[in-house]
Amino acid sequence: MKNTLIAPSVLAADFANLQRDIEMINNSEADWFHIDIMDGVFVPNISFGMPVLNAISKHAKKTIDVHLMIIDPDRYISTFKKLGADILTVHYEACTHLHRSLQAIKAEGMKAGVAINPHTNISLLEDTIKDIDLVCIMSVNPGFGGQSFIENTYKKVAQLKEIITRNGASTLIEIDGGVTNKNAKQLVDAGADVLVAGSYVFGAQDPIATIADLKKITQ
Ligand SMILES: O=C(CO)[C@@H](O)[C@H](O)COP(=O)(O)O
Ligand SMILES: [Co+2]
Repeated sequence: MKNTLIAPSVLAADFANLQRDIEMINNSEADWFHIDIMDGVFVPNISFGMPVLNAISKHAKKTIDVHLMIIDPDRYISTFKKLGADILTVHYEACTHLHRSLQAIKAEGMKAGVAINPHTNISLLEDTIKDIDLVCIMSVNPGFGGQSFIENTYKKVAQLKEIITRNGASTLIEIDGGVTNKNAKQLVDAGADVLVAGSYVFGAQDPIATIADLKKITQ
């Protein structure tokens, strides 16, 4: 049986009731907190920054998975460690020296992730795959929650799985954007290990039951 990890995206939480929504994730079958940091430059939106992550970290009792949608992320690697990040993911498209960025993240004692945009060919990760703990395949264009899932993602997951296996790497495959009960099983069958879900979880009548259902259908 596969233990697919579920990572609710806090971007879709009610920020006026953030502590309540964090406790909901703590009390659910979710495995990770997914935290989207946007700078208004790499993506056309600004989410939240350091003070909010600091507040989340004080209450979160599970792995904190930080997805940086910012240019020049090397500037903030040690800051995100101090703010409680366990996994720090940078965008392939935002890193001039990706290998150096990965080394810097690991030197801080965090797991190193690379997110990849829908238009970027997955084969570009071939030369760094053994240094990457997690690849976050964007199944929407980054910047906003609540977008529709891009169907080409299934093919990308299978291609990445093949690259990981051929290189003897232990990289996890995470899918981010438009994940629901309609595509979760097919994504896991293609090779996904972690599913991020924002609006599907927080927009549900019963988020705890929705997380449990995602967990159940992906085992
Ligand atoms: O990184 C991002 C968006 O840029 C995601 O993590 C979203 O927050 C996922 O939200 P849904 O598509 O599940 O609503
Ligand atoms: Co994200």
